[in-house]
Amino acid sequence: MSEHNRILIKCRNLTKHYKKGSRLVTPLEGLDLDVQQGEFLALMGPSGSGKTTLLNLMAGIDQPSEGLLEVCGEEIGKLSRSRLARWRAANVGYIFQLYHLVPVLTAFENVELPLLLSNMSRRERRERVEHTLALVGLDGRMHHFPKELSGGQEQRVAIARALVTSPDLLVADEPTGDLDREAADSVLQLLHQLVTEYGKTIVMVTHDPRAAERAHRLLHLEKGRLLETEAG
Ligand SMILES: Nc1ncnc2c1ncn2[C@@H]1O[C@H](COP(=O)(O)OP(=O)(O)OP(=O)(O)O)[C@@H](O)[C@H]1O
Repeated sequence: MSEHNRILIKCRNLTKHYKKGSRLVTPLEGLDLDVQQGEFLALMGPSGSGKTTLLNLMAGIDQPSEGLLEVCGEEIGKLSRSRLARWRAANVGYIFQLYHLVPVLTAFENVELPLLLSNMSRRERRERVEHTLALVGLDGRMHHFPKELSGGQEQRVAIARALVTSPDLLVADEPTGDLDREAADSVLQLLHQLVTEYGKTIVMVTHDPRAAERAHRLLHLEKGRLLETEAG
């Protein structure tokens, strides 16, 4: 198999249970799925269908109750919490609906944050942050605070923060959910470019059919199960 069609995410019989009082909730049940490296995958489904649960499992934020979950060559379902945290820092960037930027830090400082844990020199960090902010089209806004930026620009800073450690996988939970149409289109175009030009793999949860259209593949979840697959 060539590098081009390497499977980056492999789920087999993936199942997640939570205890809610005396009840057992099962947001994901018996899910089988392969995601190729360089794929842009959209996940849709009604509220409570398990989309965020699946995204969090793929990103190593949560761990499955049953089944196999291999991501970026590692079986992450069985890693200890500390190894999982290290794996996540090296392999995954997370993009949130509401950006989650630190308000008292500039765009530059927000993007630099994930690098502070590495042993990179200050100069290396600066070069990396400047390069990444330029890549998302924000080289002129590096020293602005989040409140001085538009929603679309804030999301670009958040995307730069997710990208700055060079992860193979980006997961995005409703990345355009809080943006107007124009800003949403521009963020989607950027995500598409990250896949086509930089070889990133993106899994995106969305309620927006126009956002889903930009993906290569659309999956529907319903009550924790996969319904159908469509070409994008
Ligand atoms: N940590 C948790 N503890 C208990 N139950 C949980 C937990 N996380 C998720 N659930 C439950 O799992 C189900 C699926 O939740 P999930 O957030 O994955 O759905 P979703 O499809 O992303 O919904 P939405 O579109 O509203 O964000 C819900 O019933 C939720 O209450």
